[in-house]
Amino acid sequence: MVQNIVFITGNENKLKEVKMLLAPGESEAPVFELTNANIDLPEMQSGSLEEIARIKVSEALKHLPEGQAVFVEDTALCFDEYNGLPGAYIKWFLKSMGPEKIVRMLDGFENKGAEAVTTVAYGDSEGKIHIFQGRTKGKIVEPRGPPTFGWDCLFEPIEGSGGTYAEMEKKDKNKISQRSKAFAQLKEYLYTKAA
Ligand SMILES: O=c1nc[nH]c2c1ncn2[C@H]1C[C@H](O)[C@@H](COP(=O)(O)OP(=O)(O)OP(=O)(O)O)O1
Ligand SMILES: [Mg+2]
Repeated sequence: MVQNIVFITGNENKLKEVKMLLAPGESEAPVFELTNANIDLPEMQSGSLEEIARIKVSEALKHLPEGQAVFVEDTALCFDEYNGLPGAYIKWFLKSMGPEKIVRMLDGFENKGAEAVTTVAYGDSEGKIHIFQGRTKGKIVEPRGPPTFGWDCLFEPIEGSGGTYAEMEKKDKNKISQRSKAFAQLKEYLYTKAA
């Protein structure tokens, strides 16, 4: 039976990537179908990325009929020099300062190292919560590439071929991104659970 799972997000770019990442492989029979709901969930802030995701999905479960499987994700951008900040607060930094000024935060520091982290919280049909996390290391650079998606233009992953996320094709970002690593785990979980 194909299970319906709702992804709650208001972010179109995330949705696009996640749809690609969770698509069944050529030889895989689909075990779930994905739908999207854009519910503006309160996002508790915390130093713990797991806790943020866990509370975000608990809020989501309150809006849904019992037995409905759901997931959310929260994505953080952590500067080495700032011991992990802005982290989950990156959303609010982007909103008020824009990407240019975020780069300026590291002026005067040699260490431009950063880590992108996506934390997925999946609430299963019994209301149990499962957490998956993916991390990709890189550095903060002067914005390059189209400013289409959040901080993509200022993050240059180490594993890539030297471009920022914004300069990469979606399929190439999806090979190395923190989101792809987190969702590979969710996908694996959903497929093995169904087996
Ligand atoms: O791969 C990414 N590349 C660049 N920027 C990104 C990425 N992924 C999230 N972002 C941005 C969106 C938001 O400014 C912040 C995360 O905040 P976050 O709460 O997870 O996203 P959101 O509020 O836009 O969507 P949601 O409705 O799923 O909570 O970083
Ligand atoms: Mg959000």
